[in-house]
Amino acid sequence: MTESARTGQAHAKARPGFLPRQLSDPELNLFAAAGRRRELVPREMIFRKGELGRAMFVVESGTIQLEFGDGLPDKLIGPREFFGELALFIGNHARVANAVAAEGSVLHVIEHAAFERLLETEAALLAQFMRRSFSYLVASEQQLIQNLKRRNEDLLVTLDSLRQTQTQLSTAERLVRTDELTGLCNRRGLYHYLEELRTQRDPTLKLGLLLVDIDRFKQINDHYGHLTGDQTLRAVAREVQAAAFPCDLPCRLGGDEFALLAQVSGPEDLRDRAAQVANGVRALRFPVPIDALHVSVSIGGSLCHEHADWSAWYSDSDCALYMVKGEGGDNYRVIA
Ligand SMILES: Nc1nc2c(ncn2[C@@H]2O[C@H](COP(=O)(O)OP(=O)(O)OP(=O)(O)O)[C@@H](O)[C@H]2O)c(=O)[nH]1
Repeated sequence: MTESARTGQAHAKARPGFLPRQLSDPELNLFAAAGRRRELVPREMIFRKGELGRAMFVVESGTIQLEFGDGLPDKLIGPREFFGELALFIGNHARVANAVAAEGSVLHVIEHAAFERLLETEAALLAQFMRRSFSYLVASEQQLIQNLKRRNEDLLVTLDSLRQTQTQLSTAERLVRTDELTGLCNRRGLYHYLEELRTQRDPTLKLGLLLVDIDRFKQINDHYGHLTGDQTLRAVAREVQAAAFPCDLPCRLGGDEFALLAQVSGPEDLRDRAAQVANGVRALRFPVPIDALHVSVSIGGSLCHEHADWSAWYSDSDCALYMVKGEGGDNYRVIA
């Protein structure tokens, strides 16, 4: 084995963090003689990603940083190593990275024309150089593919945990807007729904609000206990729910007060919903020992005027409810 081949092999060994791209002494001497010497100050740009180039660069001293971007790791090129060779082999090649001097460095710039001339005089040495370069290129492409694969996997994991967080968030959001006892929407959910309605409401339909209050609920609690009270609340909730259309919102505002926010064609439509709830509750039957329990509700309702806010609207329905209560309850009244 010749001295130069031995040196070439020694240099071809990889240093940690560097690709094994060191030139042999004959190659280095050849390129130094054929190239143009260029001195760089730290952070000086050699070329930018996407730029068309026709020159290869050999590092005499210092370090050059190749920045691939897109989340790919940078590559450091040190003394006796080369970069940008594709532009030399195929001419007018778009650079795949930014090349920047990581420190004060000296390069030999080998232009395409100079390389063509060398091919005529030093064919054997250049053939060996090109063969090695191609295998480095293939290896570095494979490394790139590996990196992209890893990145893709990382992205999938991130995406998965984002999806999980999103599901947890929407579950938490749903729980915050739900009344635990009855499963209906709570007051917070109602306000959220009202916000949504501002943009999604069917303009041909009117909005009606029914306030449903259990009559003498305190007595039910006092006579039969809180568990029966809870059972009553759940049963009434089911009746309010049963009177709701898919686009309506049945909810429990708190205590023994429920509401049904309904999209209706007019006051008659809203009265029908109120009658359905009142009749449904009246027909409720409870198991022994509370089979004697007769539950009824008072219902007040009103239609929402075009620009009225929630408090004015609520107050109209509450007024109607108060009238029903004053008349002994177990009835409904809708203010048109
Ligand atoms: N069991 C049970 N009782 C509740 C719950 N929340 C509120 N209450 C009770 O509901 C009762 C409501 O009483 P009031 O507001 O006086 O209403 P009422 O007895 O129905 O009186 P009128 O509406 O005038 O007929 C109170 O005794 C509260 O303690 C609950 O989640 N479960």
